[in-house]
Amino acid sequence: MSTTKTVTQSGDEVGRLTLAYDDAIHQQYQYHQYLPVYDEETRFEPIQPFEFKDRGLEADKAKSALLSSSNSELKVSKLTPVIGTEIRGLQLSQLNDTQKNELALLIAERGVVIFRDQDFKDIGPEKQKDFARYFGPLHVHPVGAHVKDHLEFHNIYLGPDNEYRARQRRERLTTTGYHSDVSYEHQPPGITILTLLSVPPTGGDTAWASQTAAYARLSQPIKTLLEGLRAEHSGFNQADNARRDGKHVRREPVKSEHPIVRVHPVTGEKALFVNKGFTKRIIGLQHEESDALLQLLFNHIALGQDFQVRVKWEEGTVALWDNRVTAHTAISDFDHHNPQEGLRHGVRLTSQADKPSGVSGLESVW
Ligand SMILES: O=C(O)CCC(=O)C(=O)O
Ligand SMILES: [Fe+2]
Repeated sequence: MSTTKTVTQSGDEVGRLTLAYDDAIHQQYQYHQYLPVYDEETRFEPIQPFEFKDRGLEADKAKSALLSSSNSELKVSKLTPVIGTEIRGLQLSQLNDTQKNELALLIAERGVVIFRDQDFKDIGPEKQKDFARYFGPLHVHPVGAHVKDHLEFHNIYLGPDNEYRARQRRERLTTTGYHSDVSYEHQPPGITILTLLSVPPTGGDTAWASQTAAYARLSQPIKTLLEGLRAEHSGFNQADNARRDGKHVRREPVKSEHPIVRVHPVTGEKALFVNKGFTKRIIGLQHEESDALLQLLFNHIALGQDFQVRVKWEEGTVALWDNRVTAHTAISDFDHHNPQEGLRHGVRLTSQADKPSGVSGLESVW
């Protein structure tokens, strides 16, 4: 452990930072500057409401700029019929605004888009943030580790010293857990970008489930019931767990009541907007009713392999997903205590999006 002082982009001084890794292991690491840092003092004000216009609304439906046939290198393939598209032969770092608008639409339609062989991790943190910010204001995680001088990066780190995952391994049958990132926020994330900087030789895949397909599979009576209901999403457990682990909570947790069936502002498609990570109860139901319905939905989302995609990371892979219409889980299946099995390390940039809208004008409240 070592500590340092740093200053944010806005010039504010950030408190004492703890580098959450063992220097001896990482001294030679190429992406040393991205290693997880915990800010131990800074406090953030609540997130204020903001106007949001989805970039996908400006896109040409044919996506002829992004998927131009004149690019002979381009290879686009559907990873499954329902969710996930893989793209090779196109650099995210070189997309113009027209292409980015079309990409926003593609991500909304396909749930997750996997770009291979990217130079994205080497263009530097500022350019990566500029790219992500195009889609919406960047979220700063209230409790997670970030990157020194770049609070907007949420650090994903699975090395020998990850005590959180080690505890999960000890206490649970599986570490998989489908969730939609920070869905408790009043304007939760839309397009979200995960770049792995270090990939273990085998294992450490990520899986996504289509919440659009999960909704579509339900029977009409259940759809009709859910369309009229909101559910509470809470950040309080996450904050309590962070405090328990001795971490600093930078922004006080919030709760929101979001429509259970969310309508995507670009595609108009309906998606289930509940997840095991953060959804606590259905408003207006008795406890047992709420528990039973949520359990039904969480099991449905986790078990539906026919609307999920599991992605193997490669050197240079960047995953972009829409947190409004998908749920995802890390798959921590390698022994991260054994340095021979490799280090899994990545950074996530998370753009915030619309206040969720439901069916027939049902809106989020908080
Ligand atoms: O590490 C992963 O595969 C996914 C982690 C995660 O949940 C996220 O980046 O939001
Ligand atoms: Fe996540």
